Amino acid sequence: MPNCILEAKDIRKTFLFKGALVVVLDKLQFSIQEGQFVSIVGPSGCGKSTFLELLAGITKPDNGNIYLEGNEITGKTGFLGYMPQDDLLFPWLTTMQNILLPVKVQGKDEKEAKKKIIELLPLFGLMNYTDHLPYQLSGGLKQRVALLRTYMSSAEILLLDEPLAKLDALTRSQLQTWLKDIVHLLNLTIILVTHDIDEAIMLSDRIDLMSINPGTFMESIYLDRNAPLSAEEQLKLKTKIRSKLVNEEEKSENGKKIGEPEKSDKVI
Ligand SMILES: Nc1ncnc2c1ncn2[C@@H]1O[C@H](COP(=O)(O)OP(=O)(O)OP(=O)(O)O)[C@@H](O)[C@H]1O
Repeated sequence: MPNCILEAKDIRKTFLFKGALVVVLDKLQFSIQEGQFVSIVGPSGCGKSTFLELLAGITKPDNGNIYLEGNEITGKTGFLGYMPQDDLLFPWLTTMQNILLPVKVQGKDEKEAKKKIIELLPLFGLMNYTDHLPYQLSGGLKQRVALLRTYMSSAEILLLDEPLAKLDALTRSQLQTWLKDIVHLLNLTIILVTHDIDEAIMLSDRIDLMSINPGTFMESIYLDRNAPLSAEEQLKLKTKIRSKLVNEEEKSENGKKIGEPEKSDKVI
């Protein structure tokens, strides 16, 4: 694929549950081009977070490989910027200290990094908050700090696991607009996991729909970020996506519950 920066090939991931193997992801293929914004939506429990953890190298697949610019990074951390669902800031560190954390951990030049952070603070709306502790920040500001910290891991690709899920509707909508702008300004490559179909439609170049039992990508929907859909088109697309997700959820409810081992699975 032209300019394909990250690829996951034939991924299979199982977990042990009550002594049996549960296949969470199987035969999963994924790729993203530089500068693309891809959202992943799928039923709860289909393996979206598991997939991001695999890309981040926090866990290893049972089968399959992950390549960054053609180099294998399967099971290796530190190559992609990862912001997990509960990306807690350290409560005893200020905004600046929290943002500098990945730089310190990676043993990189702190002075250089601080210069870069100071340049970026206005873009993240954090100029007046560098000495604040997390409890002194609003939810939206905390997410901006966490995002800038993820960006400072100096990864070209950011993996964001529901970064706006816990915010109130107004803050969420403001941050969606802001995220759209900084992604464009910094030319970021983003993989976003979200349950919010409108958010996915607003931000993405591509929406990947995930199936359940096992989790794999069943359809990609391509959008043009620079040509927003009309309200009518957006509603139509949202309805289409929702109905596909409902079908998947029903499949999972009619079949085995998520987390239950397959009858045919070998008990270890
Ligand atoms: N460490 C683990 N051990 C056993 N099972 C696990 C483990 N991590 C995840 N699972 C199971 O894998 C499945 C997928 O979980 P995952 O969190 O990736 O789903 P998800 O699509 O991100 O869900 P949600 O949208 O609700 O956040 C679930 O059934 C979960 O219980």
